[in-house]
Amino acid sequence: MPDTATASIKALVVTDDTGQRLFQLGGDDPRLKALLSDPKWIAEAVQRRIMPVLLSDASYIALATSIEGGRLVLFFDNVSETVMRFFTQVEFAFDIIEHILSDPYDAMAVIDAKTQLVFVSPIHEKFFGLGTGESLGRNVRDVIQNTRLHHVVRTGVAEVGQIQKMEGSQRVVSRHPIRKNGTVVGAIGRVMFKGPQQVDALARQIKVLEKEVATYQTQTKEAMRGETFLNAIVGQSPAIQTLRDQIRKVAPLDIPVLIQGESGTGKELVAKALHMLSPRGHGRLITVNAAALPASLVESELFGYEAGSFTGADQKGRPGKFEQADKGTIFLDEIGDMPLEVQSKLLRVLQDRIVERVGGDKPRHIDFRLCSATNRDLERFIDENKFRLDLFYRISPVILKLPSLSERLEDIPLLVESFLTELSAQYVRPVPEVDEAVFDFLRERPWSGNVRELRHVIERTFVFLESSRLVVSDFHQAGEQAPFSPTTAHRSASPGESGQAATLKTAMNQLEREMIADAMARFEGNKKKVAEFLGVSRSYLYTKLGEE
Ligand SMILES: Nc1ncnc2c1ncn2[C@@H]1O[C@H](COP(=O)(O)OP(=O)(O)OP(=O)(O)O)[C@@H](O)[C@H]1O
Repeated sequence: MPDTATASIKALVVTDDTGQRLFQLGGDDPRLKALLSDPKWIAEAVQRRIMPVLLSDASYIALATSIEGGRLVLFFDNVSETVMRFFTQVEFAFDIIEHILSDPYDAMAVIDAKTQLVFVSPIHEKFFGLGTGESLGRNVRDVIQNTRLHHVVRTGVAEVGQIQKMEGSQRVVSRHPIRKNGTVVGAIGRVMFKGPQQVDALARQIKVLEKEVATYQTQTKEAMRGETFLNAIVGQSPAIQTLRDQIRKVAPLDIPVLIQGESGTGKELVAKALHMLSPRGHGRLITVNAAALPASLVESELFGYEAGSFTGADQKGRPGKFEQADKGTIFLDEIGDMPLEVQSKLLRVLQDRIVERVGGDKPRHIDFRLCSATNRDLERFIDENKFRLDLFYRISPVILKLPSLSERLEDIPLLVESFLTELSAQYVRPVPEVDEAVFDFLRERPWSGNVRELRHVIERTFVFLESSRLVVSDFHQAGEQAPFSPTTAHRSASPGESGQAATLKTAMNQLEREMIADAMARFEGNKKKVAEFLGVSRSYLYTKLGEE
């Protein structure tokens, strides 16, 4: 028999106290008639209250009760197999039902499809200050605080083991829709009343655990975010692995870090990773190109200014770089190239952590982490009085030294693959295969511009690549020369030295073109930054770029 069957009354019989039939409706089956004329069976049915009746071709449940002067028996058919099994196998089935309905520790509320209460355990009604049966017929929302039973009737989706606040206490509840022939006809809610203190303690424990889970989730997310920035530093050479370990260790400490390395070795990538792996990762990372800071503007740039403090100043005033880096990290790039005068001003802020806007009189305390970078030999600069020793001490409690590309040639294949993947995505083209000989070719070249130059060479070659396989000749076609050719060496030699006859004008034009090309590569084509960096107007830069 299917579990979704609808039970219906099949027969009704009234007997006197001796079991003699007084009245009967339905139940013409002779086998039922035989049962109903058996006083012993009726006595047992009344005592058990619920009796299964199993016939060869049908099964029924009989509900039996004493009434004044006699007994009443109702026969239900279409009872589901589970219910039938329960009543057949459990002699005290009725007592279980009674226990479930009146359990003082595990209360129940039943609503119909119209969300009206049709049954509520006595303990539950008492809890809400109602007498037995007083809640019946009322809308569940008017009786049970924070209930969601009406919601379960609507959605047909069970909600198990949830916390519900009632009269200031938290209870564990489960809500289930009840279906008949596939249609939701009502819902039943169970509330654990046993040991409210235990439930409260459980709820408190759940809260603590929820908090812990949230903390772990955030930590994992942050660790993953941090790892993304660490992995952006491509390479598996011992030097790069050590560098990544050092970053992991140093990032969480709130101490200044000086990143030293030749141009193009990835100092900015390291600064980003340090910031993102630090507890300040949610704050801002503010980069200041210390070399490009003119002494006349340094104060307004770094410390900001108040409205109307000087001609040309912004109407509303502006926060400086330090203010912007509050709760975050300030990255002073090219710090070795900072003019001495500017160094003294910087030193004061690093000592006091207080800035005052130009034209203002309100000192502001700034909470920042300092990270600096340089490709200069600061020790030599100190000897030559180009860099202040006291500033050096302030910026360098931790020094991270980045290897040049020539010190980690084994990373070239990984770097090439990473750049090709990036470029393919950028130009929406398939990632080309790389001939092994390409790596040898690239390993034999000098890399004065380090990873930046490698990226540049790969990009130039990729742009002209026509096949799906990158081979050495593609580099020649894209203008790259064999190792140690005059063109690769020309950066370090003057035009005269390179053996070309040149006038001063052509040499200067050549130098200008190279500087622009380098800056374009360095700032990845961002013309605003390039113009700023080279100290020329954007229109001048556009003219020069147009000439090429
Ligand atoms: N280890 C590396 N993995 C992947 N890309 C790198 C790596 N090192 C450098 N790069 C890339 O090289 C270029 C230059 O890197 P970055 O600007 O960080 O160098 P830098 O040392 O700060 O140079 P500079 O001293 O000239 O400012 C960027 O495109 C950067 O993504």
